[in-house]
Amino acid sequence: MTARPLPGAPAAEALLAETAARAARLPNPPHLVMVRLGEDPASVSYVRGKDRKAREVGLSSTVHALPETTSQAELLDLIARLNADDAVNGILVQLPLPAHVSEQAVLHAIDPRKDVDGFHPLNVGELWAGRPALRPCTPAGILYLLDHYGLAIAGQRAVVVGRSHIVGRPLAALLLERDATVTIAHSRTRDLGAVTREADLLLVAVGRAHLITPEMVKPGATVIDVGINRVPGEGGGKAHLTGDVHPDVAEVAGALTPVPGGVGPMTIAQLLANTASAAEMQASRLLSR
Ligand SMILES: Nc1nc(=O)c2c([nH]1)NC[C@@H]1CN(c3ccc(C(=O)N[C@@H](CCC(=O)O)C(=O)O)cc3)C=[N+]21
Repeated sequence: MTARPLPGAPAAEALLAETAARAARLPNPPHLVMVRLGEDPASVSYVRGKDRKAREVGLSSTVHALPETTSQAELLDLIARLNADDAVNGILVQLPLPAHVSEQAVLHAIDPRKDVDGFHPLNVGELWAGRPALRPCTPAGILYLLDHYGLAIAGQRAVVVGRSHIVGRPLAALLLERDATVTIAHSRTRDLGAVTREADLLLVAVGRAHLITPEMVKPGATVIDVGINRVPGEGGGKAHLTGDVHPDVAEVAGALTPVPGGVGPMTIAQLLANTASAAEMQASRLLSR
């Protein structure tokens, strides 16, 4: 048996097309502003990818590429100006930040209505309360992908491996909202394999290459691999990306997302969908004030 592949591109294209249609209905194109500090190659490449896709779907996009040495006060000052600017609908500060800047201070400073990452504590609280709010991009993109491929969520036993604030925890909240029976496993879980083998829907966001091996997976399960691990090329060869799920899991799983080309494209598409949502909410608020 070999698992049904779940490529991100077709699902991302569908979400991008919906987003383009929503953007075209607004009086102005939704405007996303991204801020990054320093020149970490992965951050440079992710922000460039998001900027390019934003333009493709008819959004406006502005990138502030600031020096690594930018102080926290300067960054907070920029955020305050973006918060106050009605021509800015969405704000994303690329993570990770340099050690001299508090992630927490930055995430608290972003206007929750412009928080297209869904990382502000107000949006985190609304998510866990089951109320509408801007939702974190990777988790929301994963739910879109599952729906796109007609995979059931309600009533399923879902096991999320990983408890990060950007993926594991919000993913568990979204699955719960969709009536899955949710378990969160993590580095301290005893007999991880026994827990993951219970899953109809196994979602792995740990950041350890090939952590999940075939004997840890229930035959026929749907497996979502959120890992993006850079593996150095052998003998100085080219580095490549690999997931948290061992490739042999394809022999056991019913369906499996590839890495790259699985969850990554969904994250970007959902970011742009969130920017459209933020712009829609702000447009209706401006009308009523
Ligand atoms: N404020 C903030 N928001 C984020 O959403 C955020 C962030 N900071 N910091 C870093 C992580 C990571 N992230 C990815 C987005 C797309 C791909 C993606 O498109 N990946 C491609 C491959 C990309 C490659 O070749 O490196 C794929 O999986 O097919 C990956 C990772 C967003 N993040």
